[in-house]
Amino acid sequence: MLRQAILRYRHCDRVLFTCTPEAARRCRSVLAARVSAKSLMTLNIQGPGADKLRAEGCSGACSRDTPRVEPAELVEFMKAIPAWHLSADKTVITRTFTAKNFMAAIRFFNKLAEVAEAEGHHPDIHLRNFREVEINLSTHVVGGLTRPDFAMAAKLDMLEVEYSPKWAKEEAERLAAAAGGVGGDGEAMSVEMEASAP
Ligand SMILES: C[C@H](O)[C@H](O)[C@H]1CNC2=NC(N)=NC(=O)C2=N1
Repeated sequence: MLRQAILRYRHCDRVLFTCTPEAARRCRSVLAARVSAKSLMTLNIQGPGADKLRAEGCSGACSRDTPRVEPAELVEFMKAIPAWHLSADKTVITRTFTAKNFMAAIRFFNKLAEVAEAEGHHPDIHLRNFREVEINLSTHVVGGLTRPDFAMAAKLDMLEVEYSPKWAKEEAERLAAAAGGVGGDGEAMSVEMEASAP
């Protein structure tokens, strides 16, 4: 299955290159060279199926009879949101990142709040050491994960974030490696890059 990791570095919305897994491994050094520590980057990461989850939305989701996601579905849904991690007890999904600074984190939280309020589905949000962001999603009324949690995660992954450039560079390399690993059997893999102006 074609696995797509889409890393967006905003720079005139230009795709710098797409590559095969083999080329991805070779081009990582090119990527590292292109991404100077000083450049301000936004990183939107979407896996296969993220669009479909996002289109579903969360409206009217949080009621006692909202079904929990089945284990087989969990595997598929997690592929759609590669920046998120599933808790050991499979009741929560979590995303963490380092923002550029305190106000960048607060600007992200304000964008998140608009989406959550509009959808009527609310993540737990944490900010530590003034710029380390943690977002947890679970459907409290059922005490576990439902489709709206994944829809919300896919929606939040579309929000532009002013990341710590160091953190974003490391995350981009981690994801390119992970995507390259999955596509390692020669499957075509598309990694879209748009470099961001400082
Ligand atoms: C009445 C209101 O829609 C419910 O309390 C919603 C609000 N937002 C929610 N958000 C989350 N994550 N889980 C819920 O169970 C939930 N319930």
